[in-house]
Amino acid sequence: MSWGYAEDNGPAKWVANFPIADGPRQSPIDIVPGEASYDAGLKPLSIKYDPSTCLDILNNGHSFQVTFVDDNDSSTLTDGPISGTYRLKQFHFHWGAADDRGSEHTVAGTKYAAELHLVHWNTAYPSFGEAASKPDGLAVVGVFLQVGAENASLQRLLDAFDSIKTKGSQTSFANFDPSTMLPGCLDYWTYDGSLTTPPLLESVTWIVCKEPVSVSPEQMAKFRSLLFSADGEAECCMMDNYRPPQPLKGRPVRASFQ
Ligand SMILES: COc1ccc(/C(C)=C/C(=O)O)cc1
Ligand SMILES: [Zn+2]
Repeated sequence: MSWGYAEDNGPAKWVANFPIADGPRQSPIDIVPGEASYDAGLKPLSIKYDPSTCLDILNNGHSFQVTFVDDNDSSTLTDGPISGTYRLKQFHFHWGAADDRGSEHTVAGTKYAAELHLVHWNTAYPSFGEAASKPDGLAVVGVFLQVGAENASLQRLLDAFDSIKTKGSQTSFANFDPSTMLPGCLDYWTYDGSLTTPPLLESVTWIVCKEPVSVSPEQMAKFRSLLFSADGEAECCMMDNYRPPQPLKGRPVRASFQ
């Protein structure tokens, strides 16, 4: 039985095959703004994406993911809390079965309807796979989605869903600029954490944007029309594919803003 988000293979069960699930720097966390410390030394994020590096969109059975060509520095994240250059590898989302839940990080207990993760890897290492096992190997930018107005930038992703309805389906996806999904203000919280799905590697510098972006209820319904299940299997709607907050274990959370 492989891992998932159901009663019998969900987040509470992952520790059996991935003991790091109980490790010292697990993600996500509940971010408590009043307990975050403003760090004037934190730089603004520098995010430069080249839409021509966009490759394909796929349903991996846990989420849908858009993958990028990462053999050069066309799409990068620099500055912010990190040093060096991190290349965009992929982005994906987590969302709920209803609009009152779905994000992985929470803010003083507040759950958003969904959360976007833009996954980058440190070019100090030869590849994404190598970087994924290093304590400073990955940097993930998290953006909350709050139900409200329709988000035009997301619509192109949603329009591709008919081609990636079932687990393992994939289709080419070109010329998409992920920066169109970022909030206007790039104030952020940052802390040392992990992947939020198995293998739960403790290699992520998390950069969580304070400002959410909007998503309409109809667009959220479209997210939930994807399937966890493969073609020919009993249909299981892809929803509630989020890990709940994990113990902070003494980690500092810094804010780039006052
Ligand atoms: C080395 O295999 C990996 C599998 C998944 C991931 C990610 C990027 C997980 C997540 O988004 O939580 C990384 C590496
Ligand atoms: Zn994620």
